[in-house]
Formats: sequence, structure tokens, C-alpha cells
Amino acid sequence: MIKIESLEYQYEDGTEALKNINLDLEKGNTIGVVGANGSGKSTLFLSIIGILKPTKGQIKYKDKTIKYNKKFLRQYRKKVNMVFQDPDKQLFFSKVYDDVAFPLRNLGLSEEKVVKKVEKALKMVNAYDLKDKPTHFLSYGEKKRISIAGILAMDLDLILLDEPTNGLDPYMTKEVKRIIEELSQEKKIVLSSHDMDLIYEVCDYVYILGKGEILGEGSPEDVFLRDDLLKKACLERPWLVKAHQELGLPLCKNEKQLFQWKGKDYEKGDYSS
Ligand SMILES: Nc1ncnc2c1ncn2[C@@H]1O[C@H](COP(=O)(O)OP(=O)(O)OP(=O)(O)O)[C@@H](O)[C@H]1O
Repeated sequence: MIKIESLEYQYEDGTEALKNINLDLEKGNTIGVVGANGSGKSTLFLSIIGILKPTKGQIKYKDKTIKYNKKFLRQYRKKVNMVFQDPDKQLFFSKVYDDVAFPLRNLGLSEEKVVKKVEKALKMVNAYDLKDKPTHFLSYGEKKRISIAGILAMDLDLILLDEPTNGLDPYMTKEVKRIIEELSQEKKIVLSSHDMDLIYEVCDYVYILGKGEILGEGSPEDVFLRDDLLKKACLERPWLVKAHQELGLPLCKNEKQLFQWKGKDYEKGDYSS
């Protein structure tokens, strides 16, 4: 659906944030983009939604090169949009409900449809109770969930999530993981994260960025077994990969699989030895 060809992006001060990026988002349904601080992940996402215009190269959506005029971008962002790393960049209204409803009202949907979509999105992120709360009273984790709900309420083809678990506690991190897994049943998702466990478990294809370049790509099982690649990109191995390499355990996709291999009932919290 989206192809990126020979993309380069240079900031005004001369920083070459992206160099010769080639990416095909048909290669997976939940795609991870990982890289150390400053490797270019946010710049890439901002380029994909057309906020940054490439210095060179192009982005194709459904085989057509995206354009940078207001009319095109307004239509494009109804189908391809992102949840920003910082929720304060996304929440504008004083009340949670109005924030999630805004893009839908903007599309001219009837208030009846708006109510349905907003309620569904808020329930999906377990934030329905917050609907009447002023956004400025929300905790950081709650703001993150509301900004995700705002994107879920829209009928997008592709959702980009920039560091969705950044700054969240372990419980909320699990919640966001659940949301991504649920969402990926219906939508294409691209997410960036410093949490290699999350990327390994939820993604089916991974791009590794380093200093604005793609250093490697492939299935999570392939890329995370490549020590040389991880070292070059300054990335850690997911714990399930470590357990496989260091303890000789089978390479499991998630905790549940590992428990099942051990004959434990994961759902019942069977932690006995
Ligand atoms: N507005 C800007 N002007 C100049 N340089 C910038 C600007 N924004 C980002 N950069 C630079 O571009 C490079 C890529 O930054 P980017 O924010 O895309 O990386 P990132 O992988 O998202 O980092 P992080 O993991 O820390 O969020 C960095 O060297 C950064 O300093």
C-alpha cells in the first residue's frame, strides 16, 4: 500500500536525517521500525504522513506518488495517519470526548455516527470512563491512550505509532500491546519503539535504522538473531531471544508460547516449577 523509494531528508541546519531509504509496507501487517536515539524513526514517520517533504525520493500510496498540496494531504491523512510520541502534540480540546470526536465531526459524519465511533474507540483503549474529563487533568499514560483512541476512531488504512509505550508503566505497556494486537486484526500498523520485547512480539516484519539508513530488515526472528546487526544499530536483544541463545530454550514468539512449551497454564498464572 505504501512504498518508499530512495527517500532522503535533510533538516534546515544540514542534518541528513534519512539517507536512501527504501521501504515496502506490504512486507508485513504489523511492521516495526527500530533504531537508536536519533536514527531517524520520527523523521521517517513524519515523512510518511507528509508533514516533512523529502529532499529526494518519493513516497507512493496505492502506486501513486503522494503530493504535498493541502487538498491531497487532507484526503491522504484520512487514510494514513499517526499517533505522535508526545500526546500533548495531539490533544487540542478541553474535553476527552471532543478530542476524539473532532476528526469525525470534521469529516461531516452525523452526530449519531460520531457517538458510536468515539465510544467504540474509547472502549478499545479502556478509557471510556474518561470521556467527560478535561484533557489537561489526565495523567501521561491516560493522554497516550486518548491520543491512540483519536486515531482508532478514524477509518484509516494505515496507522503509524511513534513510541506508543514510551513513558508508560508495565501495566499500561501491556495494555498498549493488547491494543496493537487487537487492532492488527483489521488494520495495517507501523510502529517505532525502543522496547525490543514489544517489537519482537507484535511485529511480523522489522526494519532496523542506524544514522538515517536501513541497516537490515526481515522477520523479527531473523533480524533479532543477528548479533552483528544489533551491535551496529546499538540495539538490545529481546529477552525471548536471549533465553533462546543463552539458555538453549526454544525460540518462542511470546511468554505464552514459552509457558505452553513448559507445560504450564499461562492463562491461569501457573508459575509453579
Ligand atoms: N527539527 C530538526 N532540525 C534539525 N535536526 C533535527 C530536527 N529534528 C530531528 N533532527 C535530527 O535528525 C536526526 C533524526 O532524528 P529523529 O527524531 O528522527 O530520530 P529518532 O530515531 O526518532 O530518535 P529518538 O529515538 O530519540 O526519538 C537526529 O540527528 C536529530 O538530531
